[in-house]
Amino acid sequence: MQFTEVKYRVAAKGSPREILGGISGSASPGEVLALMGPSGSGKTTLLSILGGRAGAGAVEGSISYNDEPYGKSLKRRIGFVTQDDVLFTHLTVKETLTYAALLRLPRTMTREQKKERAMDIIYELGLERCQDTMIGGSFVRGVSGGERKRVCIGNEILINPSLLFLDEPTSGLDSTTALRIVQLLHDIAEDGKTVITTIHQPSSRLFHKFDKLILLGKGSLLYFGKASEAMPYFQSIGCSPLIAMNPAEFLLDLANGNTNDVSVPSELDDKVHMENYTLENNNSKNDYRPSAQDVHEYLVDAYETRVAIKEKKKLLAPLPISDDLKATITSSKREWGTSWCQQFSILFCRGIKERRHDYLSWMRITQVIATSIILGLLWWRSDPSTLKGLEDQAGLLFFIAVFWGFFPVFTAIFTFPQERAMLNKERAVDMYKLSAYFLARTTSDLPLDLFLPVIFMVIVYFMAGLKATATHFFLSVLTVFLSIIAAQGLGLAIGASLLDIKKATTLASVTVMTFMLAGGFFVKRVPAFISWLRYLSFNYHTYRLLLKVQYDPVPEILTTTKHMDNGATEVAALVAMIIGYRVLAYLSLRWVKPPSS
Ligand SMILES: Nc1ncnc2c1ncn2[C@@H]1O[C@H](COP(=O)(O)OP(=O)(O)OP(=O)(O)O)[C@@H](O)[C@H]1O
Repeated sequence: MQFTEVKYRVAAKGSPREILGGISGSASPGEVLALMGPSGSGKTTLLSILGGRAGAGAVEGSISYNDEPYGKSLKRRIGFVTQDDVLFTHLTVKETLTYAALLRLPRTMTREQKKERAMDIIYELGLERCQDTMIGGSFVRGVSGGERKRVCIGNEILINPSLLFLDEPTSGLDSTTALRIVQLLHDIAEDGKTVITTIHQPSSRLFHKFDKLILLGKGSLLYFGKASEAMPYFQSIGCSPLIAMNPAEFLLDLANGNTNDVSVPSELDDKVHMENYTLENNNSKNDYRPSAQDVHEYLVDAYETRVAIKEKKKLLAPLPISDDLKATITSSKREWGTSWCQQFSILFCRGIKERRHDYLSWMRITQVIATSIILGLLWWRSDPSTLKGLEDQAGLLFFIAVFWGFFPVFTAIFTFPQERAMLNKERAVDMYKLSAYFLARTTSDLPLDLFLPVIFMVIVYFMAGLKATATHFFLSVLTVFLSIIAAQGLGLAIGASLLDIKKATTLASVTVMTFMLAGGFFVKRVPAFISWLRYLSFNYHTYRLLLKVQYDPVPEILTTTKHMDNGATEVAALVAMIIGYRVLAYLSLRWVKPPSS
């Protein structure tokens, strides 16, 4: 790939700010290109632009991949490992790579071949010992940092990408693990791939593994060329270390404008006046160092005048490319790895595996069992034959309607905000259709969501002495199920439209409280101007259905003045909510842009 004069500007507080000022370079198949520079020099920005993931700023310059511009199908041939790559916490290493293989590898491969490819990657990356360990996260112990990085790389090399981009794959790792990862990148490149990686502070052993190097300083190019020729180049412009130094450390010092233990050229000495020097330690002339800004300007000038023009000429000469490759790269057709149904079933299984730990955690089970036992004891063998007993029992039915209207909203609300990063990442490489993800994600929770209410209902129903026939019990459970699915829809819609957990919980609390108050238990004779509110409340419809199941006809004292027929209106209202909220959630997910984090 080649890129010339890449510039990037963002609007900061109204005025444009230049992040990258004309960067040129290239990397060919078989090469590892390292992007180095101090923190904030623009490495990640450049990598993102080259990987087709530029942010909201304006990009100028030309970027070509084997002489062709970035195209849709190229997206599938690029692997991109970000700095804080997202992985599912509760999946094992093997599950993570297998699901990625099933979703990303082409349709021409069978399911078995895809699974084999995932296993090959596990062995290639030396992950066989931890293949059954959970990935883990902040609250769950899992694989080590180095293993996690290798899983992220594995996720991308699965698809055999022509171009692999990595943002700081070695940060936070010890030098041996870092070397292992860079050696791996080297091996991947030797297979005919182009690898471009940002790197923070490589050891000297690591530095020598790179074929090409781009050194950035404050968004400007200080060096582009072979990594092995970087030191001779800086020597040729009068900058060389005065003591034995790791070349990477020397280059970063220079890019930072720090010239301690570095000889500076006479041009820089002459150019800089005494007032531009910063005083260090004592007053002798030898202890004055050029300012960081002067060093930066000198290095940018030196590169521009001595190397840039020559290099740009080389870059602008097009590389030969076969017609077949050209056709693949320029084709704008989207290619999905699997059919819609397969995407749905893979995502469904992945969803269940990832979430079963949350749903079936002892904390949740204890919470539900404890609540149901307390309710059972409070309403122990309740008797609706007296007016007081009837009102008491209706209170229990209302509590059930509220409890199972409240709980699912607050679990579903986190679904999309939490998975936003993963969804963005996977959708960026066309792993699946949004509709397949949405349907799988919203249905994979159901079996788990409906498991706890059954336990709850069994305990409460029989302890409280509600109508003890199979039909009454099953109709009550069915009503609770409808309420849960409707409430879940509301949670999904709020989460998907706000994509921010704090805002979503605030809105959900207000909505759920309003629905609860409008539920027909506290105020039965609701003023006409506000009575429409209760028709939107799933608590209202659930409560009325539960009353209908227990007492037929429902005594007027328990319900509103509205005549209650066979319950079809309430069922229809709940079904309309189930569908309506989900459609709203889907549309929000499709159209709402995530807030910048
Ligand atoms: N969208 C943006 N809006 C405002 N500033 C931005 C934007 N994107 C990048 N920057 C700024 O551009 C500079 C370069 O950022 P970048 O993340 O590319 O640096 P980096 O070299 O990768 O740093 P590090 O090594 O610390 O990750 C930073 O000062 C950053 O704040």
